[in-house]
Amino acid sequence: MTTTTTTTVLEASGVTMRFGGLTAVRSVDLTVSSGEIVGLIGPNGAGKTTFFNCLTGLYVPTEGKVSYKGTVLPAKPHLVTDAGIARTFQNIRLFANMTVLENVLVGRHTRTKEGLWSALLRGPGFKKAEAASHARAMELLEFIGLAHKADHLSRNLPYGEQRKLEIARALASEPGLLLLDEPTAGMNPQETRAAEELVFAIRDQGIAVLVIEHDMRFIFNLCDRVAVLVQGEKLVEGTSDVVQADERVVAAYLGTPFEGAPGAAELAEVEAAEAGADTEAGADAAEATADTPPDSPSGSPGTASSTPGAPSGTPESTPSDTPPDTTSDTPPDTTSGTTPDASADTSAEGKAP
Ligand SMILES: Nc1ncnc2c1ncn2[C@@H]1O[C@H](COP(=O)(O)OP(=O)(O)OP(=O)(O)O)[C@@H](O)[C@H]1O
Repeated sequence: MTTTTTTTVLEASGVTMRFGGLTAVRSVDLTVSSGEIVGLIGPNGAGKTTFFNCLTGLYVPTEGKVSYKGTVLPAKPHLVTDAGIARTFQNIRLFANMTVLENVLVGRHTRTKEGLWSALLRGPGFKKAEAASHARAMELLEFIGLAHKADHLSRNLPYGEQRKLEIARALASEPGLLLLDEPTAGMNPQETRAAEELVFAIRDQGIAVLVIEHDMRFIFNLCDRVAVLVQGEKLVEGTSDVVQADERVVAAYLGTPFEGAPGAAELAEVEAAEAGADTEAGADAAEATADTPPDSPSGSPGTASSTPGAPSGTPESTPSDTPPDTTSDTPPDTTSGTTPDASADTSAEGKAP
Protein backbone atom coordinates (compact mmCIF):
# COMPACT_ATOMS: atom_id res chain seq x y z
CA MET A 1 0.00 0.00 0.00
CA THR A 2 1.35 3.43 -0.91
CA THR A 3 0.91 6.33 1.40
CA THR A 4 1.18 9.91 0.29
CA THR A 5 2.44 12.42 2.76
CA THR A 6 0.93 15.85 2.54
CA THR A 7 3.12 18.76 3.43
CA THR A 8 2.24 22.39 3.85
CA VAL A 9 3.68 24.27 0.91
CA LEU A 10 2.35 27.74 1.64
CA GLU A 11 1.37 29.16 4.97
CA ALA A 12 0.14 32.73 5.20
CA SER A 13 -0.76 33.83 8.68
CA GLY A 14 -2.38 37.06 9.77
CA VAL A 15 -1.60 38.79 6.48
CA THR A 16 -2.82 42.38 6.55
CA MET A 17 -2.19 45.00 3.90
CA ARG A 18 -3.12 48.62 4.40
CA PHE A 19 -2.88 51.40 1.85
CA GLY A 20 -3.15 54.55 3.91
CA GLY A 21 -6.57 54.39 5.50
CA LEU A 22 -7.73 51.48 3.36
CA THR A 23 -7.30 47.94 4.67
CA ALA A 24 -7.28 45.87 1.48
CA VAL A 25 -6.46 42.59 3.25
CA ARG A 26 -7.23 41.99 6.89
CA SER A 27 -5.59 39.27 8.93
CA VAL A 28 -5.94 36.51 6.36
CA ASP A 29 -4.71 32.99 7.12
CA LEU A 30 -4.36 30.53 4.27
CA THR A 31 -2.48 27.31 3.70
CA VAL A 32 -1.89 25.32 0.54
CA SER A 33 -0.64 21.77 0.82
CA SER A 34 1.25 19.65 -1.67
CA GLY A 35 -1.03 18.12 -4.27
CA GLU A 36 -3.74 20.70 -3.68
CA ILE A 37 -5.53 23.16 -5.92
CA VAL A 38 -6.93 25.96 -3.80
CA GLY A 39 -9.24 28.67 -5.09
CA LEU A 40 -9.45 32.26 -3.91
CA ILE A 41 -12.67 33.97 -4.83
CA GLY A 42 -14.57 37.10 -3.90
CA PRO A 43 -16.15 40.22 -5.35
CA ASN A 44 -14.17 42.86 -7.21
CA GLY A 45 -12.00 44.80 -4.83
CA ALA A 46 -12.13 42.06 -2.17
CA GLY A 47 -8.34 42.04 -1.89
CA LYS A 48 -7.47 38.88 -3.82
CA THR A 49 -4.73 40.35 -6.01
CA THR A 50 -3.37 42.36 -3.11
CA PHE A 51 -3.11 39.13 -1.15
CA PHE A 52 -1.25 37.50 -4.07
CA ASN A 53 1.09 40.48 -4.14
CA CYS A 54 1.79 39.96 -0.45
CA LEU A 55 2.54 36.29 -1.06
CA THR A 56 4.96 37.02 -3.89
CA GLY A 57 6.89 39.85 -2.28
CA LEU A 58 5.52 42.62 -4.48
CA TYR A 59 3.99 44.12 -1.38
CA VAL A 60 5.42 43.99 2.09
CA PRO A 61 2.43 43.06 4.26
CA THR A 62 1.65 45.58 6.95
CA GLU A 63 1.27 42.65 9.32
CA GLY A 64 1.59 38.89 9.15
CA LYS A 65 4.01 36.50 7.55
CA VAL A 66 4.24 34.17 4.61
CA SER A 67 6.15 30.90 4.70
CA TYR A 68 7.03 28.53 1.90
CA LYS A 69 7.78 24.96 2.98
CA GLY A 70 8.41 26.11 6.51
CA THR A 71 10.69 29.04 5.72
CA VAL A 72 9.51 32.63 6.09
CA LEU A 73 9.76 34.36 2.72
CA PRO A 74 11.54 37.65 2.26
CA ALA A 75 9.39 40.33 0.61
CA LYS A 76 11.46 40.34 -2.57
CA PRO A 77 9.88 38.88 -5.71
CA HIS A 78 13.07 37.37 -7.10
CA LEU A 79 13.81 35.65 -3.79
CA VAL A 80 10.26 34.36 -3.66
CA THR A 81 10.74 32.91 -7.15
CA ASP A 82 14.07 31.42 -6.13
CA ALA A 83 12.35 29.80 -3.17
CA GLY A 84 9.85 28.07 -5.47
CA ILE A 85 6.76 30.23 -6.01
CA ALA A 86 5.80 31.38 -9.50
CA ARG A 87 2.83 33.41 -10.64
CA THR A 88 0.93 34.76 -13.58
CA PHE A 89 -0.82 38.10 -13.69
CA GLN A 90 -4.35 39.25 -14.28
CA ASN A 91 -3.11 41.29 -17.24
CA ILE A 92 -0.96 39.30 -19.64
CA ARG A 93 2.69 40.28 -19.46
CA LEU A 94 4.69 38.69 -22.20
CA PHE A 95 7.63 40.03 -24.15
CA ALA A 96 5.62 40.87 -27.24
CA ASN A 97 8.56 40.99 -29.64
CA MET A 98 10.18 37.82 -28.40
CA THR A 99 9.31 34.39 -29.66
CA VAL A 100 7.25 31.92 -27.73
CA LEU A 101 10.39 29.91 -26.94
CA GLU A 102 12.34 32.98 -25.83
CA ASN A 103 9.55 33.96 -23.47
CA VAL A 104 9.83 30.59 -21.76
CA LEU A 105 13.62 30.82 -21.68
CA VAL A 106 13.29 34.10 -19.78
CA GLY A 107 11.49 32.19 -17.06
CA ARG A 108 14.40 29.74 -16.83
CA HIS A 109 16.95 32.25 -15.68
CA THR A 110 16.39 31.72 -11.97
CA ARG A 111 17.31 28.08 -12.44
CA THR A 112 20.49 28.63 -14.46
CA LYS A 113 23.61 29.14 -12.45
CA GLU A 114 25.83 30.47 -15.21
CA GLY A 115 26.90 34.05 -14.54
CA LEU A 116 27.83 37.03 -16.70
CA TRP A 117 31.38 35.92 -17.42
CA SER A 118 30.27 32.47 -18.34
CA ALA A 119 27.73 33.97 -20.74
CA LEU A 120 30.27 36.33 -22.29
CA LEU A 121 32.92 33.66 -22.71
CA ARG A 122 30.39 31.07 -23.86
CA GLY A 123 32.44 28.25 -22.39
CA PRO A 124 31.39 24.61 -22.33
CA GLY A 125 29.54 25.05 -19.02
CA PHE A 126 27.44 27.83 -20.48
CA LYS A 127 26.69 25.94 -23.66
CA LYS A 128 25.62 22.89 -21.69
CA ALA A 129 23.34 24.97 -19.46
CA GLU A 130 21.92 26.75 -22.51
CA ALA A 131 21.13 23.45 -24.22
CA ALA A 132 19.48 22.10 -21.07
CA SER A 133 17.37 25.26 -20.74
CA HIS A 134 16.34 25.03 -24.37
CA ALA A 135 15.35 21.39 -23.96
CA ARG A 136 13.34 22.13 -20.83
CA ALA A 137 11.62 25.11 -22.46
CA MET A 138 10.60 22.95 -25.42
CA GLU A 139 9.34 20.30 -23.03
CA LEU A 140 7.15 22.91 -21.34
CA LEU A 141 5.88 24.11 -24.70
CA GLU A 142 4.97 20.53 -25.54
CA PHE A 143 3.19 20.30 -22.21
CA ILE A 144 1.00 23.32 -22.90
CA GLY A 145 0.55 22.41 -26.56
CA LEU A 146 2.52 25.27 -28.11
CA ALA A 147 5.72 23.55 -29.25
CA HIS A 148 4.67 23.97 -32.87
CA LYS A 149 4.60 27.73 -32.35
CA ALA A 150 7.99 28.00 -30.63
CA ASP A 151 9.31 30.38 -33.29
CA HIS A 152 6.23 32.62 -33.44
CA LEU A 153 6.30 36.06 -31.92
CA SER A 154 4.28 35.97 -28.73
CA ARG A 155 2.27 39.01 -29.79
CA ASN A 156 0.87 37.03 -32.71
CA LEU A 157 -0.63 34.31 -30.55
CA PRO A 158 -4.36 34.20 -29.93
CA TYR A 159 -5.38 35.40 -26.51
CA GLY A 160 -5.93 31.97 -24.96
CA GLU A 161 -2.50 30.81 -26.12
CA GLN A 162 -0.86 33.90 -24.66
CA ARG A 163 -2.34 32.97 -21.31
CA LYS A 164 -1.00 29.42 -21.66
CA LEU A 165 2.40 30.78 -22.60
CA GLU A 166 2.44 32.84 -19.41
CA ILE A 167 1.81 29.67 -17.48
CA ALA A 168 4.67 27.91 -19.30
CA ARG A 169 6.97 30.78 -18.48
CA ALA A 170 5.99 30.58 -14.83
CA LEU A 171 6.59 26.81 -14.87
CA ALA A 172 10.04 27.40 -16.34
CA SER A 173 11.23 28.52 -12.91
CA GLU A 174 10.39 24.99 -11.66
CA PRO A 175 8.06 26.12 -8.89
CA GLY A 176 6.58 24.05 -6.13
CA LEU A 177 3.63 26.43 -5.95
CA LEU A 178 1.98 28.22 -8.86
CA LEU A 179 -0.23 31.25 -8.29
CA LEU A 180 -2.66 31.96 -11.10
CA ASP A 181 -4.45 35.32 -11.15
CA GLU A 182 -7.58 34.96 -13.28
CA PRO A 183 -6.12 32.46 -15.75
CA THR A 184 -9.30 32.22 -17.81
CA ALA A 185 -10.02 35.95 -18.07
CA GLY A 186 -10.97 36.67 -21.67
CA MET A 187 -11.07 33.02 -22.67
CA ASN A 188 -13.98 31.46 -24.50
CA PRO A 189 -15.71 28.45 -22.91
CA GLN A 190 -13.64 25.89 -24.84
CA GLU A 191 -10.38 27.55 -23.86
CA THR A 192 -11.58 27.69 -20.27
CA ARG A 193 -12.26 23.97 -20.34
CA ALA A 194 -8.77 23.37 -21.73
CA ALA A 195 -7.28 25.61 -19.04
CA GLU A 196 -9.00 23.51 -16.41
CA GLU A 197 -7.35 20.38 -17.81
CA LEU A 198 -4.02 22.16 -17.90
CA VAL A 199 -4.24 23.10 -14.22
CA PHE A 200 -5.08 19.51 -13.31
CA ALA A 201 -2.06 18.35 -15.32
CA ILE A 202 0.15 20.88 -13.51
CA ARG A 203 -1.09 19.60 -10.16
CA ASP A 204 -0.43 16.05 -11.31
CA GLN A 205 3.18 17.04 -11.87
CA GLY A 206 3.47 17.74 -8.16
CA ILE A 207 2.96 21.50 -8.23
CA ALA A 208 0.47 22.96 -5.77
CA VAL A 209 -1.80 25.63 -7.24
CA LEU A 210 -3.51 28.67 -5.77
CA VAL A 211 -5.90 30.28 -8.22
CA ILE A 212 -7.93 33.48 -8.27
CA GLU A 213 -10.86 33.30 -10.65
CA HIS A 214 -14.30 34.79 -11.16
CA ASP A 215 -15.56 31.89 -13.26
CA MET A 216 -17.32 29.83 -10.63
CA ARG A 217 -17.77 26.73 -12.74
CA PHE A 218 -14.03 26.68 -13.33
CA ILE A 219 -13.30 27.17 -9.63
CA PHE A 220 -15.76 24.66 -8.26
CA ASN A 221 -14.77 22.00 -10.79
CA LEU A 222 -11.11 22.49 -10.16
CA CYS A 223 -10.44 23.21 -6.53
CA ASP A 224 -10.01 20.91 -3.57
CA ARG A 225 -10.65 23.87 -1.32
CA VAL A 226 -11.94 27.38 -1.84
CA ALA A 227 -11.44 30.46 0.32
CA VAL A 228 -13.76 33.42 -0.04
CA LEU A 229 -12.49 36.94 0.55
CA VAL A 230 -14.97 39.73 1.12
CA GLN A 231 -13.80 43.25 1.91
CA GLY A 232 -10.34 41.99 2.67
CA GLU A 233 -11.42 39.34 5.16
CA LYS A 234 -11.71 35.61 4.76
CA LEU A 235 -15.41 34.92 5.02
CA VAL A 236 -15.50 31.16 4.48
CA GLU A 237 -13.12 28.39 3.52
CA GLY A 238 -14.00 24.83 2.58
CA THR A 239 -14.75 22.40 -0.20
CA SER A 240 -16.64 23.57 -3.26
CA ASP A 241 -19.86 22.10 -1.88
CA VAL A 242 -19.48 23.82 1.46
CA VAL A 243 -18.67 27.19 -0.10
CA GLN A 244 -21.49 27.04 -2.66
CA ALA A 245 -23.99 26.19 0.03
CA ASP A 246 -22.89 28.91 2.44
CA GLU A 247 -25.59 31.55 2.68
CA ARG A 248 -23.07 34.29 3.44
CA VAL A 249 -21.17 33.52 0.25
CA VAL A 250 -24.36 33.44 -1.76
CA ALA A 251 -25.38 36.78 -0.30
CA ALA A 252 -21.99 38.45 -0.66
CA TYR A 253 -20.86 37.04 -3.97
CA LEU A 254 -22.53 34.14 -5.74
CA GLY A 255 -26.08 35.40 -5.78
CA THR A 256 -29.21 33.29 -5.97
CA PRO A 257 -29.78 30.85 -8.83
CA PHE A 258 -32.33 31.84 -11.40
CA GLU A 259 -33.77 30.14 -14.45
CA GLY A 260 -31.97 30.64 -17.74
CA ALA A 261 -28.81 31.71 -15.98
CA PRO A 262 -25.87 32.69 -18.19
CA GLY A 263 -23.94 29.79 -16.72
CA ALA A 264 -26.40 27.34 -18.25
CA ALA A 265 -26.17 29.02 -21.64
CA GLU A 266 -22.40 28.90 -21.48
CA LEU A 267 -22.45 25.21 -20.60
CA ALA A 268 -24.75 24.48 -23.54
CA GLU A 269 -22.37 26.41 -25.79
CA VAL A 270 -19.38 24.34 -24.66
CA GLU A 271 -21.23 21.09 -25.10
CA ALA A 272 -22.48 22.07 -28.55
CA ALA A 273 -18.97 23.07 -29.61
CA GLU A 274 -17.54 19.83 -28.28
CA ALA A 275 -20.19 17.83 -30.08
CA GLY A 276 -19.30 19.70 -33.29
CA ALA A 277 -15.62 18.97 -32.81
CA ASP A 278 -16.39 15.31 -32.27
CA THR A 279 -18.34 15.17 -35.52
CA GLU A 280 -15.52 16.76 -37.46
CA ALA A 281 -13.04 14.36 -35.96
CA GLY A 282 -14.35 11.69 -38.31
CA ALA A 283 -16.62 8.72 -38.22
CA ASP A 284 -14.42 6.59 -35.97
CA ALA A 285 -13.99 9.28 -33.40
CA ALA A 286 -17.66 10.15 -33.59
CA GLU A 287 -18.58 6.55 -33.03
CA ALA A 288 -16.19 6.32 -30.13
CA THR A 289 -17.52 9.44 -28.49
CA ALA A 290 -21.15 8.70 -29.17
CA ASP A 291 -21.28 6.38 -26.20
CA THR A 292 -19.55 8.86 -24.00
CA PRO A 293 -21.53 11.95 -23.14
CA PRO A 294 -19.40 15.06 -22.87
CA ASP A 295 -18.07 15.69 -19.43
CA SER A 296 -20.64 17.61 -17.62
CA PRO A 297 -18.87 19.98 -15.29
CA SER A 298 -19.44 18.01 -12.18
CA GLY A 299 -19.09 20.88 -9.86
CA SER A 300 -21.21 23.20 -11.92
CA PRO A 301 -22.53 25.51 -9.34
CA GLY A 302 -25.80 25.99 -11.11
CA THR A 303 -25.86 29.37 -9.57
CA ALA A 304 -27.02 32.60 -11.05
CA SER A 305 -23.97 33.07 -13.15
CA SER A 306 -20.62 31.45 -13.63
CA THR A 307 -19.06 34.86 -13.20
CA PRO A 308 -20.76 36.54 -10.29
CA GLY A 309 -20.33 40.14 -9.42
CA ALA A 310 -19.89 41.17 -13.06
CA PRO A 311 -16.15 40.97 -12.74
CA SER A 312 -14.09 43.13 -14.96
CA GLY A 313 -11.61 40.41 -15.63
CA THR A 314 -13.91 37.99 -17.40
CA PRO A 315 -15.07 39.46 -20.66
CA GLU A 316 -16.56 36.22 -21.86
CA SER A 317 -17.24 37.65 -25.26
CA THR A 318 -13.64 38.63 -25.91
CA PRO A 319 -12.70 37.20 -29.28
CA SER A 320 -10.33 34.44 -28.42
CA ASP A 321 -8.24 34.85 -31.51
CA THR A 322 -7.58 38.51 -31.09
CA PRO A 323 -4.31 39.23 -29.38
CA PRO A 324 -4.97 41.60 -26.53
CA ASP A 325 -3.53 45.06 -26.28
CA THR A 326 -2.25 44.18 -22.88
CA THR A 327 0.77 42.45 -24.33
CA SER A 328 3.45 45.00 -24.62
CA ASP A 329 7.13 45.43 -24.77
CA THR A 330 7.12 45.99 -21.08
CA PRO A 331 9.22 43.35 -19.42
CA PRO A 332 7.03 40.88 -17.58
CA ASP A 333 8.35 41.84 -14.21
CA THR A 334 7.38 38.68 -12.48
CA THR A 335 5.27 36.30 -14.40
CA SER A 336 7.57 33.98 -12.71
CA GLY A 337 8.20 36.53 -10.04
CA THR A 338 11.50 37.32 -11.59
CA THR A 339 11.80 41.07 -11.59
CA PRO A 340 11.85 42.60 -8.18
CA ASP A 341 10.32 45.85 -9.27
CA ALA A 342 7.23 46.33 -7.25
CA SER A 343 6.60 49.82 -8.50
CA ALA A 344 6.55 48.64 -12.09
CA ASP A 345 3.99 46.05 -11.22
CA THR A 346 1.75 48.32 -9.27
CA SER A 347 1.78 51.02 -11.88
CA ALA A 348 0.97 48.48 -14.54
CA GLU A 349 -2.11 47.48 -12.65
CA GLY A 350 -2.94 51.04 -11.73
CA LYS A 351 -2.60 50.17 -8.11
CA ALA A 352 0.44 52.09 -7.07
CA PRO A 353 0.36 52.59 -3.34
N1 LIG B 1 -1.52 49.79 -4.65
C1 LIG B 1 -2.68 50.13 -4.13
N2 LIG B 1 -2.89 51.32 -3.55
C2 LIG B 1 -4.06 51.67 -3.00
N3 LIG B 1 -5.13 50.86 -2.99
C3 LIG B 1 -5.00 49.66 -3.56
C4 LIG B 1 -3.77 49.23 -4.15
N4 LIG B 1 -3.93 47.98 -4.63
C5 LIG B 1 -5.19 47.65 -4.35
N5 LIG B 1 -5.83 48.64 -3.72
C6 LIG B 1 -7.20 48.63 -3.24
O1 LIG B 1 -7.32 47.47 -2.45
C7 LIG B 1 -8.61 46.90 -2.63
C8 LIG B 1 -8.44 45.47 -3.07
O2 LIG B 1 -8.01 45.46 -4.43
P1 LIG B 1 -7.61 44.12 -5.18
O3 LIG B 1 -7.16 44.49 -6.54
O4 LIG B 1 -6.67 43.35 -4.35
O5 LIG B 1 -9.00 43.38 -5.25
P2 LIG B 1 -9.38 42.07 -6.06
O6 LIG B 1 -10.16 41.23 -5.15
O7 LIG B 1 -8.17 41.48 -6.66
O8 LIG B 1 -10.32 42.67 -7.19
P3 LIG B 1 -10.58 42.16 -8.68
O9 LIG B 1 -11.39 40.93 -8.57
O10 LIG B 1 -11.35 43.28 -9.28
O11 LIG B 1 -9.25 41.95 -9.33
C9 LIG B 1 -9.34 47.78 -3.63
O12 LIG B 1 -10.13 48.68 -2.92
C10 LIG B 1 -8.23 48.47 -4.35
O13 LIG B 1 -8.65 49.71 -4.85
